[in-house]
Amino acid sequence: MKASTRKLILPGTIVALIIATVILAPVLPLQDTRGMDIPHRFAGPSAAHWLGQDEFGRDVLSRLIWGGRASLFIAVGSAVLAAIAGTALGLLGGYFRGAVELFTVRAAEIILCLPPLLLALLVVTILGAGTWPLILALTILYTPNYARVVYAATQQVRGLDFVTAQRAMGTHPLKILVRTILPNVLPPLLVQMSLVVASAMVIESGLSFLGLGVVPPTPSWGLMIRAARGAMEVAPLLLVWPSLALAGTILTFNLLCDRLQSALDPRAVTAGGALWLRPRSREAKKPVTPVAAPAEAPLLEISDMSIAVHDMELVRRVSLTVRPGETVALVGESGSGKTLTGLAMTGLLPDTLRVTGGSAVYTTRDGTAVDLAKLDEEGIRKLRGDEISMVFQDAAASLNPVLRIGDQLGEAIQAHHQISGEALQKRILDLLRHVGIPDPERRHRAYPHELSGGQRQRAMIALAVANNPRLLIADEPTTALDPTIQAQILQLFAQLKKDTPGMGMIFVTHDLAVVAEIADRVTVMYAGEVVEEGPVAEVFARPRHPYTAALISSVPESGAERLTAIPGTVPSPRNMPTGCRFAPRCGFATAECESRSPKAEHPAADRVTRCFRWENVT
Ligand SMILES: Nc1ncnc2c1ncn2[C@@H]1O[C@H](COP(=O)(O)OP(=O)(O)OP(=O)(O)O)[C@@H](O)[C@H]1O
Repeated sequence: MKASTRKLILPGTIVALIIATVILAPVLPLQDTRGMDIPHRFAGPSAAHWLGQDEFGRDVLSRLIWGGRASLFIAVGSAVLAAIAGTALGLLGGYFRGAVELFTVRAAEIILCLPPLLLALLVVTILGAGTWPLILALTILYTPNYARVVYAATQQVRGLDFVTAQRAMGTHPLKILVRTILPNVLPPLLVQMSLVVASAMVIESGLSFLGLGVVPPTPSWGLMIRAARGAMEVAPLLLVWPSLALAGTILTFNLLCDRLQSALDPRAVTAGGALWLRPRSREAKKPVTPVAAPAEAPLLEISDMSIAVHDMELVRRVSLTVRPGETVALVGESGSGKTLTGLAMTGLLPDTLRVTGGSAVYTTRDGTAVDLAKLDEEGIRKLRGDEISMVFQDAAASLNPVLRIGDQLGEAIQAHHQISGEALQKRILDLLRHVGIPDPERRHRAYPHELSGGQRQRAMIALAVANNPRLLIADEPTTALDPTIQAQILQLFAQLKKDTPGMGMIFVTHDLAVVAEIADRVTVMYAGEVVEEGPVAEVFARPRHPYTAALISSVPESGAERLTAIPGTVPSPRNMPTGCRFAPRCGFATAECESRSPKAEHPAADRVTRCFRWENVT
């Protein structure tokens, strides 16, 4: 069972129990909710009356259950009706825009101008107190909330390529709305639902409390709170039961909808919800006791590290070593696991992903060895941005759009060093100058959108090197740039390497020309595995894995006689071949390759290949 589905069990069971109890109220052996017993008014809990008796001697437990039936019926009923109406309005307004938007979403928004309780009071006063007028009032009240959420989500989804593609294919708008857009707007809808149920229960209780909701003697939680308030000093417990029931039910509904959202949204990277409700995977890890690293220890030694999402392995038994001052290029086609390997080193893997095996031993500045795969959140946070830094591909998305570049740099430095005022300002300007941003005295006040693509990437590199990291992980830092800027950024990396002799670098790329220019060693990944490793010059001159050889001959500048494309595609993690993962695309593959997974072989002292037939590869 998926982890996100498992998390539904607890809140789902509690909500199911609550609903079953209130639905089964007529058949449960409950006492009469109206049966008075004046001599025993305000009596405490007893064997006959588990939660005691109220101001008329009526049984509190049965009134609580019947009261819940009324409250939940009103809250859930109005939430569902409002969801149907609001979703329809939001979908139509968001998809068709123009006049349709005016008569749907905008018209519904007029309701938002009125204070909610006053509006509910108005409807109830016109229609009279009772369950159905209350449901109608709450439905009118909450419809615009849904309409706005669905409208915003529809607008967002409407502009995405897959919707445009469907429109281009001539699909009927109604079909696009129901089949494509609705499932995509469902997660925010569910969150809204949980908020509305909670809010409707509070308003229902409030109106019943004011005598405008459920009509006595029918019990409701609002009425019970109102009655108990008068007798608070004599029987405080009478106030506790309905309040507890109200708070508990609202919280459980919120939790269920929150988790339902995570389970339904395949894009959800976190379990969502308030921080205290989230799984605390990393936080739950025990702090790692640092041990002294052996002399001559590499900066980073990843051994047999695997990464999985639920029970599907995405990265399998990856090993990689970075020595001080060395640049290791991580290459491979899209989806080979390069980014995940880099993210695991900074503890930035999406919450649904886990390092499931192996180790990544990093030697810190003070000579201790820590396993990054086992470090708790606090431990990794101390290293991140200080000892280990990351440069991402898309600087525009990775820089904070509402903070000036200089302020972002200041924050990055202050996260690890106590420095402020002029000293900080000087450091910021030096950094900007160092990464080649012209006129830093003026440019440090610029927002990211005011910089060119190349300058933004330079600013991002400045952020990464702000605290002189010892390990820099660059994830395709030049892919989004045009070729001239790419060359400049590569030069900047080469310069940084020269200026910081001990700094190790992992350079993720799929461009072999970049590898030749920047790296000392290269690690080739394919379908989540390392297939070849060695010094760049040697690997390029004599690849020992058919995949590396194929990659090299698919590069125009490689000097290959003929440019060849690698046939086929990378297998999906769900459908990995049983033997060698490259076998289905490999011209050297034999029956053995298809049945057995090759082990790491060492064609030379510092070379590794995962191929049975490496001797035949030229
Ligand atoms: N959050 C996630 N949930 C599930 N699978 C994921 C997640 N992130 C990545 N993957 C899968 O893990 C595999 C490796 O992804 P990764 O991003 O590391 O590849 P990559 O080599 O960096 O590719 P690219 O060059 O396109 O960035 C891919 O099959 C990808 O679909």
